Amino acid sequence: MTATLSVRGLSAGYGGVTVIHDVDLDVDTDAFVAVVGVNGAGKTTTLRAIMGLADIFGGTVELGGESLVGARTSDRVRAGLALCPEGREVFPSLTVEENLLTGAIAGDDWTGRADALGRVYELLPRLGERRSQAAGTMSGGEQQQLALGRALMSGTTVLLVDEASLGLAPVMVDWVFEILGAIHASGTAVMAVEQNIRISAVATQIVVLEQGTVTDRLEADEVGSGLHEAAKAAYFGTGGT
Ligand SMILES: Nc1ncnc2c1ncn2[C@@H]1O[C@H](COP(=O)(O)OP(=O)(O)OP(=O)(O)O)[C@@H](O)[C@H]1O
Repeated sequence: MTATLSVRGLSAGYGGVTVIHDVDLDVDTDAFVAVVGVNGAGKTTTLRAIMGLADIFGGTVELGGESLVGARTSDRVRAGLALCPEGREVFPSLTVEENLLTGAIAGDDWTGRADALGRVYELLPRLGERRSQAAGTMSGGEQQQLALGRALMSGTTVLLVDEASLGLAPVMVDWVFEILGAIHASGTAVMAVEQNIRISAVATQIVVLEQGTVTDRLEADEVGSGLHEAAKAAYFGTGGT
């Protein structure tokens, strides 16, 4: 299977400080890769580095065989990457539809924007029902769905998701993970960083990140008890005991 997003030897951080070291990651066109790790493992920094939002100290990022080294974040979005950030960052006083439109590519004509809205509403019908509601009046789970929809407005081929489960009640976590599964099933490759092990229900591959380094990888057919060992290791640094 072709790796649509290919990361090799990526080292990145902030200022002069390296946070992630020599990270290799592949996201195939039909993959849902979950990157699991504890607080501070470097999950957010990995996503930010792929988007060109952290300082890059070495390594390469390719999308569809094209190098993104040195590319601006806006060009990475045009190429097909999009980031759904930690904490959702919706605009509370704007409506659902206005929030979604902020995710469209600047300069796209109205037809392009309307098409993108139509695709998002088809995939995430709750957003269509609430299109005129102020985003700040929605539940946390609904706001997470909105943040995901906004990230899909730019013709996204690989969706990067930062801790979609953060701050949600367990029932909402499962709902949001089901939405991620639906996005993946619709043909968008997904790479989601998570602390919540329940992402295993929808992911096809698990990558464990510890102290800025990839320490384990599991394919979907190894998921099950193997996943839980890896997840435990990521949580507790115990090697799965
Ligand atoms: N803007 C920044 N400037 C300096 N250091 C940062 C910055 N953002 C993160 N760091 C540091 O980088 C390290 C990794 O942080 P990162 O947010 O990537 O981890 P994480 O795995 O996403 O953690 P969390 O689950 O808490 O979000 C931490 O030591 C953090 O303090």
